[in-house]
Amino acid sequence: MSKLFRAVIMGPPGSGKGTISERIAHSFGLKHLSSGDFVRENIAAKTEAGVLAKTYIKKGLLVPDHVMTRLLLPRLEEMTKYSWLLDGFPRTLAQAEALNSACDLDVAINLNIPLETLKERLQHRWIHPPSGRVYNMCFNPPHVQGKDDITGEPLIQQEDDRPEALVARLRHYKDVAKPVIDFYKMTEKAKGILYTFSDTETDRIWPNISTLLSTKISTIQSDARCASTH
Ligand SMILES: Nc1ncnc2c1ncn2[C@@H]1O[C@H](COP(=O)(O)OP(=O)(O)OP(=O)(O)O)[C@@H](O)[C@H]1O
Ligand SMILES: Nc1nc2c(ncn2[C@@H]2O[C@H](COP(=O)(O)OP(=O)(O)O)[C@@H](O)[C@H]2O)c(=O)[nH]1
Repeated sequence: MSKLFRAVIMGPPGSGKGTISERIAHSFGLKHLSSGDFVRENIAAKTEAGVLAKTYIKKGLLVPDHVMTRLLLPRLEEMTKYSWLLDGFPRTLAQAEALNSACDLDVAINLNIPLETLKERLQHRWIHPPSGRVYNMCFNPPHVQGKDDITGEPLIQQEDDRPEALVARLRHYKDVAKPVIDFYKMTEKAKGILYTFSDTETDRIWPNISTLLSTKISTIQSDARCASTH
């Protein structure tokens, strides 16, 4: 019998959440749920939450917690049969508390990447907005310069990935993320789930995350087997 596995991945813009989430989803068969993708889908579908979210994103702001939880928690309820990895949520303490009430997490991955590395990476980040696919002109360039690999459509650079916007964005990230990290350290239900990875290269962090998840997933599954035989 296999028990479901639930994880979140946190880190500043450019820390590699999307890149690492793809690797986790591919290696461990978890569903990769991206809060940014949910927001973009809701904007495209013009749902009530999507229309509201758009007004904040346009101003370069985070979507307010009540809109974000209204958009995301029902999607998690549809996922009760699946193991998943949530990327981009929670971003604030209120979101962490809402998620904590809605489900039990097994692991919270926290990426701690130096500021200079983030600046360097985001300067070279290009995205395909309709799909959320992300490229980096040095690390994972597209097959054809400036074009999405799957659709051939043009890639763009986000305004807020530019160096001028970045410092303020990273400062803001630190302010809102600190209480989330503390929450995972202190809250009884979440004790022991937080793992922080610090490095400048995704390829050096990845083996450690992979080992952690292999160990956690096999422990959870053998606990479930023991429980089912007792
Ligand atoms: N958990 C969240 N809380 C509030 N707003 C969110 C959340 N997740 C996404 N958003 C909104 O959607 C936008 C797009 O999110 P997404 O995670 O794709 O990109 P991002 O902010 O550029 O992050 P990153 O650079 O870390 O990948 C965000 O800028 C923010 O306005
Ligand atoms: N040079 C370099 N770029 C990386 C590395 N890991 C990820 N990237 C790129 O850095 C950018 C940010 O990564 P992304 O996964 O989008 O981070 P997120 O904002 O946390 O989701 C993307 O363009 C990635 O392709 C790395 O180890 N080295």
